[in-house]
Amino acid sequence: MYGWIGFKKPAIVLQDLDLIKDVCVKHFNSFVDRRVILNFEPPFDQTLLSLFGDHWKRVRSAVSPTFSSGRLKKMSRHVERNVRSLQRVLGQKQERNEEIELKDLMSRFTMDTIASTGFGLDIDTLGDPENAFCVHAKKFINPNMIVALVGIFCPPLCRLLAKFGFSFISSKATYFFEKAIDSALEVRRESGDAGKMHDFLDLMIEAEKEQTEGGEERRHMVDSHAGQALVFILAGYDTVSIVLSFTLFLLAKHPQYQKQVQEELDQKLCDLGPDDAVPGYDSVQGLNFLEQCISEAMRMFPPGLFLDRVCTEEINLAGVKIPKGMPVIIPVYAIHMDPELWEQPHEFRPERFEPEAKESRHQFAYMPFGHGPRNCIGMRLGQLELKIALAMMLRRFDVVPCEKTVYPVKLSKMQVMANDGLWVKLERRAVKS
Ligand code: HEM
Repeated sequence: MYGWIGFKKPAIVLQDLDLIKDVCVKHFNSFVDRRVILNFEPPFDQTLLSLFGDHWKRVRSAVSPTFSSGRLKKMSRHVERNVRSLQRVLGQKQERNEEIELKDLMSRFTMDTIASTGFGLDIDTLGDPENAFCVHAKKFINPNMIVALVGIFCPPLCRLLAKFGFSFISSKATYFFEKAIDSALEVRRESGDAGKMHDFLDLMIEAEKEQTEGGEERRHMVDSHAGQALVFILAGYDTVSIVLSFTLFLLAKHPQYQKQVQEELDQKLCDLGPDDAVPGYDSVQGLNFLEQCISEAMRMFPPGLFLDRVCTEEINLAGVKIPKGMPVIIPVYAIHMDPELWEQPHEFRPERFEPEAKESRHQFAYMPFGHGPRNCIGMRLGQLELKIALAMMLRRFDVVPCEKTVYPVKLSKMQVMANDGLWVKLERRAVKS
């Protein structure tokens, strides 16, 4: 445990895995909130990522049914439809023998999946990267960093800039999504399709009904449905596309593991028929070795480089008094790369996630989705997208390095992004007899 000054405020950094467990689980009630670096404007202050205390608890329990097994199973149809489009695009690239930058392509696929699972919209970012949904969504993900820095170091000036139309997150983009959600809800209600599409919009409409029938918890979600839908973009876009692209890239550089994944797919998905059949929710359960490869990619390249919590009531941790309001930082990337926890941490070794190896390790040595009641609510949706997309691609294609491939990956200093891109080529796998 040590002190650190970040963004002009003191914080405590935890390295001890038992103490991290105390903060995330045992003493969760003293560490419910996340740190606020910037004051967000509505509806961004209403997303699960940034809510506080009891308000967060109510919204979390209202939104949780979106990610239940039953709903995910139905939602997987949207994922499968988008995976089919991805398959078409990959087929064309393979036929033209094109080099592919994985992060760009996987981000486009992920955007299409978000639009359908979160907003009930069919957009085609794979074919048309300049569609309005994608262009506006990128404004959230790549916000105005100058205004952000002003907000961190001089919040009053940031409020003044907002009055003149300069905000951290583009107000045009915010307006676009508020309107998009309102009109999608209206179309859904009028078409009589409510309850049949199995996406987040359906859940909002259900919540509205419960509101009129007096459902207290869901009411909080309706009050902020724009905020909750935006979470699909803010939390589900870069995360999934980072893991998808790094997993494929690592498999391209480690053909022995790629072959092992493909053998598993050939064996466990043989009932699916031809290799252009897209696997669904049930088919991707039990793809153990593929899961090991995804886990190892997330260990080496976790989209969330650190977690944070704020002490919400004074507490004593390992003899140190933590005052109310003190932020606590958990350095995920440093823990995932600690040679005392992971032998040769820079090597891709999926066998680290065999059941016995997992059993013998501290549970908190690995935390790509965080831990405890405030962990990632979209974990199972994210894993479903990853498994369906990877199973489709690796069943049909071999992913191989190309001239532009740079390995080991040189990461950007600010985020999980390969400075030289993640370049590969595809080869059509030999047709199985
Ligand atoms: C591979 C994919 C993903 C990764 C690696 C990931 C990772 C994370 C991490 C590290 C956190 C912070 C957890 C903590 O503080 O303990 C988080 C929170 C969150 N994630 Fe994910 N995420 C992924 C996909 C998604 C998806 C697809 C969605 C939703 C559509 C989503 C929605 C959220 C939300 C709403 C939170 C905040 C939860 C809360 O504060 O209650 N995530 N995610």
